[in-house]
Amino acid sequence: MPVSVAIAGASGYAGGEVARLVLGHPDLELGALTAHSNAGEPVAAHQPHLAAHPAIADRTFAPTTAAELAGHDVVVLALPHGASGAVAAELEATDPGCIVVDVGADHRLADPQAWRDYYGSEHAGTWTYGMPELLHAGETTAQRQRAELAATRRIAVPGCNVTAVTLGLQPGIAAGLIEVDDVVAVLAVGYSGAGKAPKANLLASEALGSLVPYGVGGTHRHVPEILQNFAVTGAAGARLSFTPVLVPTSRGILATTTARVREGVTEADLRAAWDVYDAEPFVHTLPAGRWPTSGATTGANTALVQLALDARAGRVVVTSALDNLVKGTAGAALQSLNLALGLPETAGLPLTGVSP
Ligand SMILES: NC(=O)C1=CN([C@@H]2O[C@H](COP(=O)(O)OP(=O)(O)OC[C@H]3O[C@@H](n4cnc5c(N)ncnc54)[C@H](OP(=O)(O)O)[C@@H]3O)[C@@H](O)[C@H]2O)C=CC1
Ligand SMILES: CC(=O)N[C@@H](CCC(=O)OP(=O)(O)O)C(=O)O
Repeated sequence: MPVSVAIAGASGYAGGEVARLVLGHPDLELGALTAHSNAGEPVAAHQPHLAAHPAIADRTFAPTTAAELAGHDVVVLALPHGASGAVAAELEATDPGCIVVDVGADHRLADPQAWRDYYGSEHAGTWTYGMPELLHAGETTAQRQRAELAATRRIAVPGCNVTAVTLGLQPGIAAGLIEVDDVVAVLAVGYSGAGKAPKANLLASEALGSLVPYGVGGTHRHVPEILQNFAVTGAAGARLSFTPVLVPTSRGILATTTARVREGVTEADLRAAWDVYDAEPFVHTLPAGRWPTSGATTGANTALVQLALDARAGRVVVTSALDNLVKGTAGAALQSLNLALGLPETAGLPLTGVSP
């Protein structure tokens, strides 16, 4: 029997990408597709890239209510920040047995004060973090997070920028090769990360020819989430300067993260640490001399990583690239869901992308 998956927020970018991956997954089938202002509208009108699929062709969006979402094996919440908590609580009351995967931020942070500081509302709770590759302190391969995901029914999928920076730097933290009191991350990010809803800094006429910084000065809400991940890997009390820059592309993130290396650390030491990803199906440290591009990940559930020792600066420079809607959201959601369902972790997930 296929596993039924309902998607709340299926009219959005993240929900649409979850739907695309569910349609290509051998063990899953699409259940309810819900929306907010577009409830009652044809799915094909809002997700035209899915319209040719027979499971989509004649469907309309249902309203996002617990009654519509209950009765499925899995519910994926792809809602704006702050909207998941109430729906999740209603589901807990009406259908406690289903697996719920939240691709929004509501259940990611463990510290309620950090949530209030950065999101300005009440904390909804903390769920199992949906990053299978997250290294826990003392680990040489990522097993603990996988074990936690295999035992859970509630998954909080990481932020896309968070995934890029965490996967980029964590091998150096795990191996004890870097200082974490001065980590600097600058990210080039595509527009789809901001969702479909219109925003003042996202007017196409102004943005298409321009590079636009935002969330500058330590204000971006991904800062506490990245620091939380660094702490899991063994670096409590890290300091991070984080600056995203919108670039005129639809999908993709290229993060450049640098940190001071400890005295005597060589490039060979660093490369050996980043070989931790040899064991990973979706995260790859590229051969020396080849640098990741966001385009090489488009449509794939991959994250590509490369590093160099800047000996004059005494810093490691790590670049990491991913597709914000795949490894940064929907792919991570299904990878974590595969673990929770006891399916092969890689089932239904694209290893190859599209190019150019
Ligand atoms: N885009 C990305 O790359 C990533 C997104 N995420 C997260 O995924 C979630 C969805 O983002 P994204 O798809 O980009 O956003 P979109 O704006 O594209 O989609 C938002 C979805 O939520 C619905 N919605 C809007 N307002 C409400 C509300 N008040 N109550 C219930 N539903 C509502 C919309 O319905 P309708 O259109 O019918 O109004 C739509 O289906 C967010 O939490 C985002 O942070 C996480 C990682 C990456
Ligand atoms: C371009 C853009 O605005 N990108 C978003 C990334 C969205 C994301 O990762 O999702 P969460 O909001 O669920 O954390 C941002 O930087 O806030």
